Amino acid sequence: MHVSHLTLHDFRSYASVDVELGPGVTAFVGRNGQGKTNLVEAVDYLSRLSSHRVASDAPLVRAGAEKAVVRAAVVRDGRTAVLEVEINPGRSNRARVNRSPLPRARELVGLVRTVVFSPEDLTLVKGDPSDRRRFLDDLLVLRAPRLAGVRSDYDRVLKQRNSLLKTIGAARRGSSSQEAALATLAVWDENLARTGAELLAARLDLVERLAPYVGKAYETVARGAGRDDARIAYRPSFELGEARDAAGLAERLLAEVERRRGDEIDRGISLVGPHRDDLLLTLAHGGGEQELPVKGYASHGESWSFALALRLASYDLLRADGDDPILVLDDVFAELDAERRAQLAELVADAEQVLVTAAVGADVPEALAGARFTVAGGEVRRDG
Ligand SMILES: Nc1ncnc2c1ncn2[C@@H]1O[C@H](COP(=O)(O)OP(=O)(O)OP(=O)(O)O)[C@@H](O)[C@H]1O
Repeated sequence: MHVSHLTLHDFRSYASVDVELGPGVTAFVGRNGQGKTNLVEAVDYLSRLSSHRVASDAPLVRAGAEKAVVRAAVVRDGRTAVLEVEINPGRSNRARVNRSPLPRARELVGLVRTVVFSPEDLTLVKGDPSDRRRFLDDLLVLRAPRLAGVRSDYDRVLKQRNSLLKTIGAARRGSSSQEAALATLAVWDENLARTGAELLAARLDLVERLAPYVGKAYETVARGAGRDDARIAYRPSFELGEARDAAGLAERLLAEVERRRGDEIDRGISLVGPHRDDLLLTLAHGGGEQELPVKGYASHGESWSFALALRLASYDLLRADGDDPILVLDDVFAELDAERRAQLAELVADAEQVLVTAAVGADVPEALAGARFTVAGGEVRRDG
């Protein structure tokens, strides 16, 4: 798939901008702070309804404006659809496809798929477990958009359950209000187990599918590495036993929640479930004899290679699903040495569409020659 036309209104620094795009490589080049990333961030937002740079929508709307609009014509298998999202911070976003409103903006997710490489990717390796959970869940939802509903149901259940746990902890022991809250808690335990198990089953399946691609991608980007050196493993917050399907996992999760009830009430938070899990990243050394976690042990270069490998693996997996996602390389070349630059360029050069941003045109490897735009002073002009 590729975006053939992008229009922004009051998105980030742009009051209004229109850009014609084609398949192949397009590079946006310009000095720092001119709005290059804002353009590719808009395409990524359409894909996931969230940004790779900020957690909330407010910064996406131009300062002083009330709402932002991102519209893109997306060509897939020769057919064009016009996707549009109106970003209304603090209120519901609205989405349209070919001018027809969707019942919920969420239904837009997955209609355009992006894989973004950016300097922020280092947080996948060095950041908190929440960064890695977000990585998994974003990929899950791109592959199976219905899981966006499961993900938001789980977040809602978790919030309600945590507030109930706090109420129970604050109530007088044995009081009628505490008894009533405990009875309600049983309902939220079931909800947590049901939605949590569905999310967990999907993550376990994803990690199993992604793992071979991570090994292969790491071998390609890291000098001298072997195919099995980079490994990923899902680390759940409780003992799964033999369970792998949603029903079996729900049973296990419910049993664990009941076992930890006292702790949860004391601390006023839910202590087990997919919100406490992590994706463990390890590197094998010395021909596989020693395996060390990447976080806290790997060098800066190894960490970068692992982050790149996670993104490349996502790209390969989405491609194996039969759909060529749009690749976004946001400011990554300045971070990489010449050899890694060339390797990355070679790996992505045959993607249907690659959008690149760079402050210095010379940083874009020759293998990625294509259309070039200069971004300056709020304008996006095609060179040549
Ligand atoms: N909501 C907003 N309203 C107005 N301006 C904004 C908003 N959000 C960001 N900007 C401006 O957009 C500019 C940053 O744009 P962008 O991140 O696209 O830069 P860039 O060209 O990619 O730069 P670099 O090469 O440094 O990464 C900054 O000047 C910032 O102040």
